[in-house]
Amino acid sequence: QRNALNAVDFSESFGNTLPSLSRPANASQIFYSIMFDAGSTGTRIHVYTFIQKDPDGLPVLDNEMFHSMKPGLSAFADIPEIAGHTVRQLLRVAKKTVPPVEWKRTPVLFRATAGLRLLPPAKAHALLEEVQDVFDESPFYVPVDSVSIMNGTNEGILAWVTVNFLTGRLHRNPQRTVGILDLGGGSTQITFLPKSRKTVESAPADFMVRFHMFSSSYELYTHSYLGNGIKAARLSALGALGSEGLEKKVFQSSCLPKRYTGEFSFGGFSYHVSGVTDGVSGFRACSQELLKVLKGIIKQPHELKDSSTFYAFSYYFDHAVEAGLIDERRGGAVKIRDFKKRAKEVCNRPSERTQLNPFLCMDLTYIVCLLKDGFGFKESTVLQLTKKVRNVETSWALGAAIYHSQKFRIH
Ligand SMILES: O=c1ccn([C@@H]2O[C@H](COP(=O)(O)OP(=O)(O)O)[C@@H](O)[C@H]2O)c(=O)[nH]1
Repeated sequence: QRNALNAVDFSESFGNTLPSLSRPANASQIFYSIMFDAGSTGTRIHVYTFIQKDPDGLPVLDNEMFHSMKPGLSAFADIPEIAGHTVRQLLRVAKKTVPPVEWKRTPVLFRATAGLRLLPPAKAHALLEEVQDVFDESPFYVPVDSVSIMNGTNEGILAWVTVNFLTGRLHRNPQRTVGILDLGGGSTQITFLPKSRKTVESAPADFMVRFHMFSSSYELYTHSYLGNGIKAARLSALGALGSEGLEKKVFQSSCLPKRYTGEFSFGGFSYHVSGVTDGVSGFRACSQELLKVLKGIIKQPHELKDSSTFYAFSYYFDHAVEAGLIDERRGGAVKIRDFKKRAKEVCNRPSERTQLNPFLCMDLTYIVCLLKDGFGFKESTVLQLTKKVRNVETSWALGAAIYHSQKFRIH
């Protein structure tokens, strides 16, 4: 049975009312866009400089200024003023980058992801209001619905737009586009353009979206799994999910070194954690623990068993660097088998690496289980691990700015 396709409504994310801009012809080519990414582990600002050569075509990205602050805003759920302070600090980057004469027509947007999705709605709302106040006081253009929580579908699609834009694939044959794998702290996204009819037909209805951009239409498979980001998975594995960092309780996992005791903080709570002193540890025990976390949650798209190209970033990248699989500056191609081999080494033979990061065994094993047993990739699948493409951060933020620029037309 054929799925009904969902058309993505980006007005939820970007608002509809935009000022009509009238600008002198020769000055009409450069425009700026400010995008805040409020993730569960940090808040980031991206200030993009675009050049619009062809009024109906894709803008050219000239420059990105990027800055980030930790922890994520959900850590301030009970003190929203600090969230406002964080955003105010980051806005300084925008003031330094965008020429004052452009401030009034440069849009400033804020999108929150898993961190705020996981908060009780009233607490998330209070944080958003605080950010809205800071924006309203700012000299920039604040569109309607400038501050909001983005839904997971848009998060996945916009990261796909970013990677395909940066690698020059957006204006070519859609069949040549690449898929993306994004692993955040709270959620994880998979997005790709299916090549096989079977993938489309067997996908859950809300995983298939039709999406229009720059006079092309794309039919994408996308989903964001909330609670399956790498930090949230740590909590599940430890059995600490839903608890608020109880004072005395120690949460244990066979993925941690046997004699390790320490603390783990996420989403504004701290947890006492330890290895299982008199129990089993190592890759086998750890993967069994993590498979329970994934069981029955992750859907397997039909065509992943064939070879297709996927770019993986965020925590996939960070942990591959930490594990010594890739060079931080260059990134590189890594097979899922390589992740598995290194996970086994780290888990079964504790070394200096595990002393530096006691969670490395858990994190690498989670990546292997998520990719192989979760999504159903083959061990021979090669992932392109990237942090930046052409010196620009790989994240949904650029896709969001590009999408928005379509509405923010310069006449
Ligand atoms: O422009 C960006 C945005 C995010 N990240 C990385 O993405 C991961 C963060 O995920 P986040 O906290 O946003 O997760 P979420 O809350 O969306 O699950 C971390 O590895 C960040 O370093 C990055 O490298 N550049």
